[in-house]
Amino acid sequence: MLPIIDMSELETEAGLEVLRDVTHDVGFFYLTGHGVPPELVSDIRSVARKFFDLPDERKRAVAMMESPHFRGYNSVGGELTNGHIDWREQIDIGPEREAIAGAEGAMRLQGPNQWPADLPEFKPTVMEFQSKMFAIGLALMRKWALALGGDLAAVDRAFATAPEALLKLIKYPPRQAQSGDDGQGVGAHKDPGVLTLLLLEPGTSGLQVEDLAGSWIDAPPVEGAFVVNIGELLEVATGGFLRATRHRVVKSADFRERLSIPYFFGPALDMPMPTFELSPELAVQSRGVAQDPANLIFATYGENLWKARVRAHPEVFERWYSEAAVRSC
Ligand SMILES: O=C(O)CCC(=O)C(=O)O
Ligand SMILES: [Fe+2]
Repeated sequence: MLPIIDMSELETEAGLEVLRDVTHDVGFFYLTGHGVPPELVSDIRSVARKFFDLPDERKRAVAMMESPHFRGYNSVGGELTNGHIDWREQIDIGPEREAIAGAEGAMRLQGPNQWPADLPEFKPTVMEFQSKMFAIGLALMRKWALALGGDLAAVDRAFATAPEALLKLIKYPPRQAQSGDDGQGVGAHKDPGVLTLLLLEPGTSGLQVEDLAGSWIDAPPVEGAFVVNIGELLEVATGGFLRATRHRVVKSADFRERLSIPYFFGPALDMPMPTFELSPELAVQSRGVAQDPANLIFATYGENLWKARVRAHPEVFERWYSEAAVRSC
């Protein structure tokens, strides 16, 4: 069982030490006492369900393929992890901003969302949820700054201007072996951002987290809690002291439908992550940043996010940014 931390515990030195140790060892925990009203949690689930219940053509009207900013809907088969299909459908929503004319590289991720028509409660509910998630993300970052001797002001500066977080509403349909569903809900991966807040649905299963020994442990939903995990950039920012842990969603043979809502918290796209100067005592416990030639980690949040977006949605990249696409505009 992953540890549970209540936000109120982080008011004390002892609580900060727990946060530090848990995210050094496991990289995952359940957060309670976060202050998100239960009504908002039920509203976001309800708009997600309403969206997924729309007829296919209405969902396809906001397909990610139509967005040069990698925003919008993907039906099952529209996303790859480790080169294999993730058997889930989802809509990706970022901050609502104007696109940057002539943007290069990661700055192309900034732009408007695609909002489903005729679901008037969708946009305001999503935006309210995003702003709550942002506040929790920033509050946690400040707690890590306190727990690790980082610079609070630098953390505040990094997230003050144009932070580019990503919210996903995800539905994992029941497993259907005849359609080729091999049980990969989402393949094993580390999140490319800073930290992730994940809302699971009570009574469902599938999330697994890799422990230090390389075994997969189940992370079932805990009533009223968000799952929190470290992303690659927070591992980099702490010289590997905090751990970006691999995780995956596996559908068992009797898996039933499951809704999940991850929020990937991050700074501005062109912002290098502030680094945390660890005390010598903590620095010796650092494992260094995991090096994987198949998964390079970039210094700015935007570059790292861009890598992950292009890898997960190669057709969107092809359509908007391949040489052929660029030549034709
Ligand atoms: O759906 C889940 O439980 C996890 C999703 C996830 O890890 C991701 O989308 O990065
Ligand atoms: Fe993830």
